[in-house]
Amino acid sequence: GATTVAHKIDRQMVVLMDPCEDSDNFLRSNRSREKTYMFDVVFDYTATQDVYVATTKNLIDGVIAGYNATVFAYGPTGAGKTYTMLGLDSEPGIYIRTLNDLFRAIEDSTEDLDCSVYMSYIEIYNEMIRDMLNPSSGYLELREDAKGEIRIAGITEFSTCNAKEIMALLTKGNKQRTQESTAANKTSSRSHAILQVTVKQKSRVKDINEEVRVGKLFMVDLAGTERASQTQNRGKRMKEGAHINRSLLALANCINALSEKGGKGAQFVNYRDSKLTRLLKDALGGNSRTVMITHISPASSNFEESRNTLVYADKAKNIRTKVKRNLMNVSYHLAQYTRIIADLRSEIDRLCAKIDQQSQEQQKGEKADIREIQGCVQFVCWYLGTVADK
Ligand SMILES: Nc1ncnc2c1ncn2[C@@H]1O[C@H](COP(=O)(O)OP(=O)(O)OP(=O)(O)O)[C@@H](O)[C@H]1O
Repeated sequence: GATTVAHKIDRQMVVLMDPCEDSDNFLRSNRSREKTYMFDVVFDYTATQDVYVATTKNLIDGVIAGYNATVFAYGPTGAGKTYTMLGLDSEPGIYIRTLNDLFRAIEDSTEDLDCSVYMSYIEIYNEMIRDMLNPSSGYLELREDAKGEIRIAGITEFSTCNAKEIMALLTKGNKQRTQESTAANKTSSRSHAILQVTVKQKSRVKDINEEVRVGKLFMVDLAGTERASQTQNRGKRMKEGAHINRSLLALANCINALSEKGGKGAQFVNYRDSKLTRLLKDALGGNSRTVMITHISPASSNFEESRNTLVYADKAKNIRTKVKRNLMNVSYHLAQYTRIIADLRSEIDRLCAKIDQQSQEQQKGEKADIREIQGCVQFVCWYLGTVADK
């Protein structure tokens, strides 16, 4: 008996109607029953491939140029997140469409670059990280490296430039994902899934100023927000729901704090409250072009969830990230080699002077064993040769 309460008005506008008709409730009586939300682009149930084209396709060139990008699907359970990200065999989702276009763009590139693509796929289930490309590796830990970047210790990274191979990995990995049937969704994802694709490129021509570009693309299918009353979850499902809601609350808190950053109510952004927010730190407020694809159900029975979701999506619009190109210059290492060569040259000069001095002393009749010094000189020459080869 549910009615439709969410309507797409135009390409950027959605209106949500409050289905409550309780005119005796004076708290509600003076309030408008409809609320309008504006987004970059709005879709309704007729949407297909255009979701990918409008949200993700434009990020691909940036990733190849060395920028980070993130796409994440957010919304209540059963609203269609996995359908958008993974899709069906007959109707592939964003993961597969993105990877297809990414490989095509690399192939079509006219730049003379050596390119490698690495892929990893994990799920966060009950606050534990599992490698979906190598499930037997157990639970993985998060570590912070010297630069403050978060890494997953022991994660499997497959290197491939073949779209078909990556699709096969993805399909295999996805079979490992924790999915259960709940009252709200027959195939409910009980975990957050994160697919990371790293594109690394360097010039084929060896040069003293060799440049390495690294672009990272995260594609995230979040578990759905859920109300225990609606999902009727008990026992294990309820515990999962509590973990899901906890990490999504941490995400929502980060979105809240970030959307106010720099404004009057600027707050501290606490990424440390969940593994999800620690991993998405850059995607949320750092060096990344980020797209949030928010899902709602248009049904009146889901009104509360839809309203909460739209409020968060609306806040997320205020978040500003600072994007910078990830370029590493190998000339730094070459400069180090140049310094080492200079040091070794002066060492040779010093030893040669010593040999001269010793041979003069020998000529004076004093015996000295210069074989050791010659050995040192030989070693230094050999070492210089190896360094020059590098
Ligand atoms: N636009 C759509 N067209 C056709 N079927 C859809 C669409 N969106 C979702 N579905 C179907 O609705 C069901 C629920 O969708 P899905 O599993 O993607 O939801 P979800 O948001 O990922 O849920 P959860 O958070 O519980 O994992 C699935 O059977 C899916 O195939």
